[in-house]
Amino acid sequence: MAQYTRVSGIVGLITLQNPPVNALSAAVRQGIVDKVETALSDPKVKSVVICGQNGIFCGGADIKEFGPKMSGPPLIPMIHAIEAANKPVVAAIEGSALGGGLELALGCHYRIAHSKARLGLPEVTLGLLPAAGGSQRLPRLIGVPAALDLITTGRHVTAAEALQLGIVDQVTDNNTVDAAVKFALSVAGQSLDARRISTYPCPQPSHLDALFEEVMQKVRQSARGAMAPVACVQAVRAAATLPYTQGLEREKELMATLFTSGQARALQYIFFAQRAVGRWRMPSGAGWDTSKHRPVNKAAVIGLGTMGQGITVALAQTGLSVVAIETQEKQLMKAKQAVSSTLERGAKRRGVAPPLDRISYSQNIQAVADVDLVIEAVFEDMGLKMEVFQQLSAVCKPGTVLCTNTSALDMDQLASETPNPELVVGMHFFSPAHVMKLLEVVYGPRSSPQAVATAMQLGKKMGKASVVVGNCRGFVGNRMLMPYSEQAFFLLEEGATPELVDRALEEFGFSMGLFRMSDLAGLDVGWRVRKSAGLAEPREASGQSARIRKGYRYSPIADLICEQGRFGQKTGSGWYQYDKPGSRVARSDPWLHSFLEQYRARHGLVARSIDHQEVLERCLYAMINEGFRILEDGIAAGPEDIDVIYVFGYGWPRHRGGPMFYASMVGLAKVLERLEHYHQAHPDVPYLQPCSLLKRLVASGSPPVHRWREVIKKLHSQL
Ligand SMILES: CCCCCCC/C=C/C(=O)SCCNC(=O)CCNC(=O)[C@H](O)C(C)(C)COP(=O)(O)OP(=O)(O)OC[C@H]1O[C@@H](n2cnc3c(N)ncnc32)[C@H](O)[C@@H]1OP(=O)(O)O
Repeated sequence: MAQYTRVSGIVGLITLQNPPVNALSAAVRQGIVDKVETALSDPKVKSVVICGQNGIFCGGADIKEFGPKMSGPPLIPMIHAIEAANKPVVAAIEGSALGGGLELALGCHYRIAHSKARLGLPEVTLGLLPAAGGSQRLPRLIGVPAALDLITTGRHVTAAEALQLGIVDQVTDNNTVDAAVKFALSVAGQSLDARRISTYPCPQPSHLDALFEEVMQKVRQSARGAMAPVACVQAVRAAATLPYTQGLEREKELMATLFTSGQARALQYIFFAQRAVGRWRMPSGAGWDTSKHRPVNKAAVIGLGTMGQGITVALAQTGLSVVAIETQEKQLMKAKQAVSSTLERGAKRRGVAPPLDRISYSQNIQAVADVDLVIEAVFEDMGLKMEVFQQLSAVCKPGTVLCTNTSALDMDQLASETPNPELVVGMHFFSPAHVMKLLEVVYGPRSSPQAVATAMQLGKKMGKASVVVGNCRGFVGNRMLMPYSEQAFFLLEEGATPELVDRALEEFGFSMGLFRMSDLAGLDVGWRVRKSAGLAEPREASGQSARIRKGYRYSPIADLICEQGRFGQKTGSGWYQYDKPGSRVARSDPWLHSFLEQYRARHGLVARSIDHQEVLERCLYAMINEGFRILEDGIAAGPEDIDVIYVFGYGWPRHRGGPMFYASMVGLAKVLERLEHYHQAHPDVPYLQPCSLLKRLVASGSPPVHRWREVIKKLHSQL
């Protein structure tokens, strides 16, 4: 909807009204069309201002209304009518002007922004392009290179940058609508010939072809199979090479392909999934709407290894006071230096002062006495962690939330050793903790909703995609990694190479294949976990028995690689070889290939040819199957939680929407059929045995992903 009033006698003020972000729903578009007509036909009105209610101009087209049948007036003619108006139209931009919202503003003759406003064309992040004329108007207004940057990345710019780029005409610190009305009064009656952006010639950069070639190459490389960034470049190229109306036709064609693509659906699903996981709920029924968080102004980090350092940086960058504890003096000094230089580099990039004085370092755990929350990040050893938690319980003020960053240990066992288990939760960060967006907030049976709410609120403040999960081995992310990597090891036994597996996964869109990722993370991490689970014990190196553990098929390949001291990048070799320890360029390793041949010969295995499809089906479907088990067990509340975890923490290609969404796109019946097929071929691999939730979903007609929760709820109520 849109409201219309007349202000200062001669200015028609149109206010978009669609909380919370004034998205351009059918009703809002109809409102704009009607009110613009009212303003233009009123002889008393000499100029018009368009603004949004509640401090936000417009969050763009209403994504919830996207679908095959869309009603209401279309955006393009609506914006053209505004641009063609014979009275000046001024956009008063507060809060955000994004996507269709900015495109609407670009159709206005002038744009006034509040200094805190953010502007952008983020359609690419939703698998689309600015198809309400934005891809044609923006390059005409600010030039091709700047428009390419904004449109292909979808990044939001501040009002100051928008002014510098020429997107807005004025920035104000005061009331934006008042400033826009004043401006509208000052331009009433003036010629608008030079204010209609669609009539501008597109500035022609030198070496146009070379520029587009270079940008296209860069975009294709980073898009990892995503279509929208490529279409965005093509649309801007149309703006640079075709008259406006033809460019608009091209924009429409490109949009038509994107709009109905599975990629756009996946990206829009992830947009809403990211918001849905914030509405967390525990099995008790307590959740985001019933649990009040405790304020956290001062936090402590215990243990300053790589994780502890990253967490310290992330907390300080969020504006908290941090007490950083490390008992080893040498490590403390090393960590202090590393944290300071990371903070300095980050501050330099953002043009602000490094928040070094927010951190106090100590070797003494007594220094945490007055903090509101502690994050323990010591070595993964249950005895050591229990000792730390006991000390914390004695030192901390009452009510301090105690978090563990463990990735592999049972946080409930840890909680049971503290006098106040309700204050204990897991905060599972991903390395490097100041960079990675994912945070798993882990609750145990005794964690209080308030402790969970506090960790979630802190995660939000830190800008993390925070997901509440139950306690089990590996939580959600690492638990699903087990079948994924197990299948990859089996594929090596059967004839694949790390290069083949990685190529299949990278072509699928993963930022890194499993083996390259494992070299980066360090092979010793998984080795330690397998050893503690009693799997990676030294065995007779040949014969069937070496490949069976606890009665099931097991591949000791990764353990044998570790026994050679090959821990990945840090040691200069792992699944690949590197020029030197710490080097990042993975090269194919003849040693590894001959090791695999000898291994197969020793175990009587005959290598066969394996194609990309088998790699994807076995690795991904085994992982998805485990995802269904996680839902069945109630460890994750819904498929959205799993998908957010995989997109933000494990390099899953965003344009494929996460593993559970991907399964729904492939078709649950097909996933089930392929799992049954592989399980028949490998009956000694439990991860390939289709789980009952998957079977149940298929039996109930494979409902769309947003309806799985109903089936899960029914399943839980029957248990
Ligand atoms: C062929 C016909 C189509 C032609 C299309 C022409 C081309 C135009 C395309 C577009 O405009 S696509 C949309 C582009 N806009 C965006 O990508 C912006 C998305 N929104 C945001 O980035 C943020 O929401 C915000 C505006 C910066 C506000 O952030 P904040 O943190 O304050 O709130 P959120 O929690 O993110 O959102 C609150 C609430 O609003 C819902 N929402 C936000 N934007 C939209 C939208 N564009 N459409 C529908 N709903 C939107 C969001 O989902 C939240 O609701 P819940 O999910 O929590 O219920």
